[in-house]
Amino acid sequence: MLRAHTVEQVRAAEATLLAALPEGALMQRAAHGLAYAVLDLLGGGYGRRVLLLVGSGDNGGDALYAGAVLARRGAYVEAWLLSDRAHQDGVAALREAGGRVIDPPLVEVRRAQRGASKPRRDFDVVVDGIVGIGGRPPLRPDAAAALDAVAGVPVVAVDIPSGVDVDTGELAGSHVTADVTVTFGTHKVAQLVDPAAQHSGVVHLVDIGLDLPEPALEALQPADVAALLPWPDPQAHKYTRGVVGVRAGSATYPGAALLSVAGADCGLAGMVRYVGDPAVVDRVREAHPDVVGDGRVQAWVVGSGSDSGAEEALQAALADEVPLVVDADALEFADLVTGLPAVLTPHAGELATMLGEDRVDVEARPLHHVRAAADVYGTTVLLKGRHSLVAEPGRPVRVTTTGIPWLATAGAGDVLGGVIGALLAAGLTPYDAASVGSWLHGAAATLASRGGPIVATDVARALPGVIATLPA
Ligand SMILES: NC(=O)C1=CN([C@@H]2O[C@H](COP(=O)(O)OP(=O)(O)OC[C@H]3O[C@@H](n4cnc5c(N)ncnc54)[C@H](OP(=O)(O)O)[C@@H]3O)[C@@H](O)[C@H]2O)[C@@H](O)CC1
Ligand SMILES: Nc1ncnc2c1ncn2[C@@H]1O[C@H](COP(=O)(O)OP(=O)(O)O)[C@@H](O)[C@H]1O
Ligand SMILES: [K+]
Repeated sequence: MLRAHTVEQVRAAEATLLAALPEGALMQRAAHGLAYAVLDLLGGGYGRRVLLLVGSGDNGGDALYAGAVLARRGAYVEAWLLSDRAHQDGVAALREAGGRVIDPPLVEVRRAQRGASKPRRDFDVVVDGIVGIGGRPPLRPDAAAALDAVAGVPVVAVDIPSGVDVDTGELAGSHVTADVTVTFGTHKVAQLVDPAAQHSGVVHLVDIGLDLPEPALEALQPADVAALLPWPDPQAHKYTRGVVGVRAGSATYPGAALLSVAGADCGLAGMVRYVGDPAVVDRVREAHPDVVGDGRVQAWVVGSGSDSGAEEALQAALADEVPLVVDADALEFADLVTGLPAVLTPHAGELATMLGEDRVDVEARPLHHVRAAADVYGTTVLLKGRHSLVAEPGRPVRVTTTGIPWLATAGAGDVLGGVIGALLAAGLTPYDAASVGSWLHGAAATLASRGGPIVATDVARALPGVIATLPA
């Protein structure tokens, strides 16, 4: 499991460790991890040109000590101190290793001489040590101006891209966009949650020995998915594996029925039932001969393309008192499932309507809003997007890191609802079904795409292939 903790949790764990270690040991661990990540990116140290942007806190200290390691490896290292209170021992260590602290910074002087809006690539890499977990967004104007001066140079962020809100992933003005983020002890929320996650680049975790509590956020990895997946046991028959029912689609939107069923029929449940408009039933049976009609189920999927029949479909499903996936048109009636075992699957626009918020605000603060929705409805909420979020009261939010932009295609959400329904029917909790389903759905998109475009049916077809690649 990949885990992310809050600043408060990191600070508490750090305090315990600091008390047990010699002074400076923790920063040395961080700085060496950072230096080796930079060496890895640059393919070595000798002859490379490194600019450190150094703020007033320990984040700048990490950058300075890493700069000293790089200077000893033969790199030209220059520090741009953005505060007159930069880490003094770090500055001394950099100087001793042959690094330079220049005021005003050379890069600024050259830029002024050229009068150019496009700075020359004087450096191979910028190390962003402006602020770490002690920063408050947005970046101050002097820090923002320093970033402008080095625009175009690859950036390695120290711990966090400076200027993003560490615990929420929200943006509030000027911030760093990193190519690589080297983080310490644990992941931070902003590295996984959008919009900030889009500015973290590749995230490299350096273990510094922190002992941490239950995280604020977690991301399933292939081994976690494999452990949660309902592998059929040798004595299984179709009913022991669970039956999923789909009440989706309508005469107006028959495709939604086909796609929901395609997701549900990925093989994770023992049987799929479909209930709907008779003309749609015929089309579903033609495409999926294994799908049967109404009867007992262990979970229902309701709402994709249900149109004006959504409330009736939801009421009918509720009568069976089994876990539900509530999607699309049925989300309007989500208050009917308050406190029940269910997965609500809105995208940002649908969640905005449910909460009476603005879509733009939901996109700017997805973590805040998905948590709010889970509290309001007292159940599991999956907010779909680039990095989908699964929230349930009292549990870490799970973030999906599989998937590709090609997955933003009509009907992909219908397939997802079906997959989650199959997992519910197989006995997973709503929380696990939503997060495992979302992970598989993203991975199936990647597998189907091979770099090119896909449509929703491709995602459904690729699901068994993804499952086959999971570690046993
Ligand atoms: N925790 C751990 O386990 C370990 C932590 N380590 C490292 O320590 C880092 C945390 O260091 P930290 O606490 O000194 O805070 P940090 O983020 O460097 O600076 C905060 C200072 O910046 C300023 N400032 C604030 N907002 C600003 C803005 N918008 N724009 C510009 N400046 C702004 C403000 O100071 P001011 O200028 O207002 O006096 C504030 O006090 C952590 O991220 C990691 O890298 C590792 O070494 C070892 C293990
Ligand atoms: N930029 C993106 N990158 C990766 N996945 C995305 C992106 N945008 C949307 N998705 C995924 O695509 C699916 C779209 O679902 P949805 O919005 O319900 O569409 P539809 O209603 O057409 O089925 C969701 O699973 C969502 O997480
Ligand atoms: K930083």
